Amino acid sequence: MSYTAVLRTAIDESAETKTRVTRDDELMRVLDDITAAVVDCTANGRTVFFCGNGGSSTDAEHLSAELLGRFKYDRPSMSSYCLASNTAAMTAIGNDYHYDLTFARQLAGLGRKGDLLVGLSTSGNSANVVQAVLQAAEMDITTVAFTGADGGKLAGIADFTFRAPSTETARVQECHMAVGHTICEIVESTIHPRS
Ligand SMILES: O=C(CO)[C@@H](O)[C@H](O)[C@H](O)[C@H](O)COP(=O)(O)O
Ligand SMILES: [Zn+2]
Repeated sequence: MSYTAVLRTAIDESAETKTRVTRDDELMRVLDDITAAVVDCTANGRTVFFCGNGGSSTDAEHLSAELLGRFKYDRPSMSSYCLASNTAAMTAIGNDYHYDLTFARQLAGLGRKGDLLVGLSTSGNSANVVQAVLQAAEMDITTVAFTGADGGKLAGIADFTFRAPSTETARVQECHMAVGHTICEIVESTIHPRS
């Protein structure tokens, strides 16, 4: 038995989803605006927060780590935090309050005006990501949503929404990472040009 056909289809779909982004002027304009907002936040020494559930939680963690550590080369650390990374806080807030508040309550404690929040949700409807975006808006924190093609609830409330052009969760996540990595690359080279 060969798995080649399924492998080829999935990998082709992943590549096509990313190619659809670069061919869509509106999507590229939104990405440009999002990149400028992240550069601006970081240039001002503010914090870029990330959050998401499931695979998007580790995508959030991955992108945050690129800023805190290094992307391509050695340079000063840039302030970033993944709200899905603190297991004790996640479980305590989920247990004592409500799972919907797991990210919002952490942001209420950690966030400051001028920070930026990136919420990753393929459906755009994860309640704890939605609550985090609403909390951010109350604190003058810029909000960015990475969603799937539908946009979901997040598209109606975030300052900027990047809708990956697919409705398949896995393809959307893969597209988010391609875009997220590129934004990290631009932030690194803009704020701390390679010497
Ligand atoms: O990684 C995957 C699927 O690729 C799953 O773990 C997925 O992230 C979970 O089902 C999430 O709960 C989906 O949430 P969301 O993307 O709709 O916000
Ligand atoms: Zn997954």
